[in-house]
Amino acid sequence: MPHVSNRVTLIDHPMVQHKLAIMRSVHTGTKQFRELVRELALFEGYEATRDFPLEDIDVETPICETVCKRIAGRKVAIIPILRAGLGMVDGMLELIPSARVGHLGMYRDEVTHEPHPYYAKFPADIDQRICLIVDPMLATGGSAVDAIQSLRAEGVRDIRLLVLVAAPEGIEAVLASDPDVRIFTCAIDEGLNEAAYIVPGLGDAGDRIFGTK
Ligand SMILES: O=P(O)(O)OC[C@H]1O[C@H](OP(=O)(O)OP(=O)(O)O)[C@H](O)[C@@H]1O
Ligand SMILES: O=c1cc[nH]c(=O)[nH]1
Ligand SMILES: [Mg+2]
Repeated sequence: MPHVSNRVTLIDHPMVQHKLAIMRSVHTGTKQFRELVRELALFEGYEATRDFPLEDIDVETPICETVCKRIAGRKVAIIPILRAGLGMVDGMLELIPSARVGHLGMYRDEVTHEPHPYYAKFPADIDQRICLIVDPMLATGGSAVDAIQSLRAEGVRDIRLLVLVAAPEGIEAVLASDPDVRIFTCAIDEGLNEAAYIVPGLGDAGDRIFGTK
């Protein structure tokens, strides 16, 4: 798995690239787009949890007693940035069924491209949890930076940002805003257009997931 840097991981598995190509197509409809967001979130979650520590556990198989491994007590919170991040939650919960879910409502001003937070609700013990922020798109980075700052203000130490498509501008902004956050992405695109949409991107992820345009 290519590490673009020690804080940026590009998940370029063939299955991921194949599914992402279908998502990018303007001819892909809402139902299939939503299914692909869920599937890619699961794959991405798999890579973003690769370093979780293990501990020994005794297991009795039908044949004998043996020692196996289990995740060593990591508590996780999945933090979708509304709306589009909601599309990644089910895939993440398939992977980590015991995870808690915190919500961050935010929309981008169409003219200034600044994020406008409108809702936040976190698990009570959020500061004890590894927080996996999920949002399909990292464009200017404004929304992700705001989300990371909200979690730092709650005392969260381990924050990982999981996006499907990232612009180089957004990656730079996130890395510059926080010394520790790690980014996982399935693609690093060329850049942003004048409306701050990712090029080539996949359009407005929220509208495509929920069929609102
Ligand atoms: O990196 P940025 O420049 O901040 O842009 C990315 C943000 O924009 C989109 O949300 P949008 O504002 O369209 O809201 P929505 O999910 O409700 O559609 C996207 O899902 C990210 O949250
Ligand atoms: O390309 C983009 C940029 C921001 N938000 C999206 O949904 N897509
Ligand atoms: Mg949107």
